[in-house]
Amino acid sequence: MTTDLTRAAAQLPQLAHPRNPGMALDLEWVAQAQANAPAIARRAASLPATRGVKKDHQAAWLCKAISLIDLTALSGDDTPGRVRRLCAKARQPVRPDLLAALGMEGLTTGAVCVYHEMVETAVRALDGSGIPVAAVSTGFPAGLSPYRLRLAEIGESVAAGASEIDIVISRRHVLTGDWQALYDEMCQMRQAAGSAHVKAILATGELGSLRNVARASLVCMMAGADFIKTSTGKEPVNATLPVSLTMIRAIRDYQDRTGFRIGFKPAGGISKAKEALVYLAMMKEELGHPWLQPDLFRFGASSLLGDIERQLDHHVTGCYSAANRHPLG
Ligand SMILES: O=C[C@H](O)COP(=O)(O)O
Repeated sequence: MTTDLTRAAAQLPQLAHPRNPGMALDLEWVAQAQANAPAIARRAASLPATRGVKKDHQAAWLCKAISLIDLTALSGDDTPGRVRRLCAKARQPVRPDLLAALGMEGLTTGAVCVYHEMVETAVRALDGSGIPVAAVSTGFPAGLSPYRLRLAEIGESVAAGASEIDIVISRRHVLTGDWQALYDEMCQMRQAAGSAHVKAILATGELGSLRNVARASLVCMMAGADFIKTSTGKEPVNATLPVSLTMIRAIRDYQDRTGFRIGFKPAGGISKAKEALVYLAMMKEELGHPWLQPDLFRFGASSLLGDIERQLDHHVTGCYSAANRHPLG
């Protein structure tokens, strides 16, 4: 990557863009959507090998990655205390002396992502920081609770202070090709969220094929999704590069035809700094600079921050610290 890209990486401002209003379901467009799996696999395989950045450039890109993390706690044993510690980490993601050495004081994560029950605790803990709270909703992770309860859950999370709602789609609508049902569900979920932004979790590891991923991505965008997200983190296979390429090419297609920009959130299993760098290079090359800002790109990750902090520690001090010195992220 060039110095020019590294300068872009160090910038933190959010870009404003009009919210996706959605459109009528276009079944012809959905039917045309394909995914050339061998070509996607070749492109995915070429990304890690060719996109290395080193030294200061790498540190700048890693700071950029931190600003794009939805710092996540989604465990059955989450407690208010753990969520408060997570929020403290979101406010101060890296040791102050390291941030000072990097000239990155004030850096925070993109958001904190929790279950509904923890929204109020997170909102209180982040008060004044400007860091949004995202709630996973609609019967996360399977999305199989009664439909009216799933819609009500969105409203409850918004009322509790969540400004972003990560909904799970009904995988069966994709697996049975019932695009109308998926579209209607997504429209109603978007409506239930009101002004809160909606990330549609496709749970791609359960959709059977990349073609289904491409089609489900399009339908969710047509129905007004603000972001499309790969996974809950609970499927057997979560974020992968081929699935991500399929989704971001659907995003490009949607922008070409409608003019609206949709965000992308790979989530689940992204835990290493070097993986984050590959994702950022992919976003830059496939969609361009606007998708390196938190309004259009997030990592859904519970342990990525710890590895990034460790790499930054090494960059500044020359020594690797033990992973257990970077808990909660
Ligand atoms: O949405 C976020 C994911 O659940 C996080 O998954 P992870 O714990 O594998 O990083």
